[in-house]
Amino acid sequence: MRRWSNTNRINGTHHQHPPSNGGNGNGKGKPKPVAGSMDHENRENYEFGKYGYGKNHVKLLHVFREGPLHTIREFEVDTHLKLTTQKDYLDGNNQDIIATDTQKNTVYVLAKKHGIKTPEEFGLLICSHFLYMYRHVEEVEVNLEEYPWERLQADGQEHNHAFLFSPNAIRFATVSQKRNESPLIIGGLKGLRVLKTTQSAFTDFYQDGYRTLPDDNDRIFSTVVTATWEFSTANGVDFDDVWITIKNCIFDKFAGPPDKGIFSPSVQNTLYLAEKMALDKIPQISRIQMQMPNKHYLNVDMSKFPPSILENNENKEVYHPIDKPSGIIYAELLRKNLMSKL
Ligand SMILES: O=c1[nH]c(=O)c2[nH]c(=O)[nH]c2[nH]1
Repeated sequence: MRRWSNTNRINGTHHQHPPSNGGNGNGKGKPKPVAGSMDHENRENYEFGKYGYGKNHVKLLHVFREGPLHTIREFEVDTHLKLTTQKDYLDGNNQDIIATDTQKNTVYVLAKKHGIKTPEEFGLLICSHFLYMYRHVEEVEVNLEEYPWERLQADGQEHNHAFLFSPNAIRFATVSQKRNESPLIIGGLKGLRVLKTTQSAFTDFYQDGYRTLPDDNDRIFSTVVTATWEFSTANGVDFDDVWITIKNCIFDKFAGPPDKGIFSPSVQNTLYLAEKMALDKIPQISRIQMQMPNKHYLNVDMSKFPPSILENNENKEVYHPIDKPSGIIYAELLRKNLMSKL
């Protein structure tokens, strides 16, 4: 998710050449080649589209130690900055560049100084740090992906300092902030793979000469859910609780109660019901988007096997998992601005 799509007029129409020392003002090192005159000709005819730079995949484990009880969070963090000037691109002048190595160091220093409570709050901290420290930073975007560690259970008891990698779903967040604007906070979940063996049908869909798929009143339903949601506020939000609540909304509308389940007439309907439940339950999110690829499991046709091979060739046991193609169903559900209708 990148928001920097607006174009940016190239500053200055004068044909300037970088100083022969390369523009960093220290006069050291070999003289850099002067850009050819063609490099600056006609540059007012062009403007930048999306641009920015940063460090990707800064790996970080944070250990919070309260006596014998330790709590961990492990992340990969991307930091991206957009500067107010473009002289780095245009002129080869590096004076304004906060090196990607410096950005990496910043992630570690902020984690050491302030700790990490949630990915969203750590992202907010990184954004405000860069905007506060450097006047020439126009926009910051931070992507965080969390490693799914869970506290180990030993003899039914939670372990003080041992953890189990449990990749049921991957949590991620994107926090971005433009100078003088409030931050945009997106929470997310991906890789949540689920399957149910009944309580799913797909019938009565559009009939024409191109349709060959028969109605199916009882099929396998499997998907790998991706969800992203936008917060309308950060005030008083328990970001961990929101993530767990949204995961549980997906479980509720996909699986239903353990004994009877919940009927799904289509992936579309299940997806919508999960999104609606999330908006109903969490007032601090303004919109939610989900993707549910339909991971097909096709019934293997056993009808051609003679009774000498198969006494009962009606098959509800053996299915063929199909990797590709897969259906893809997605939708974003937003709160309507009811006030504007009054
Ligand atoms: O739940 C479904 N939605 C569809 O749009 C679709 N299309 C299809 O072939 N199978 C399914 N299943």
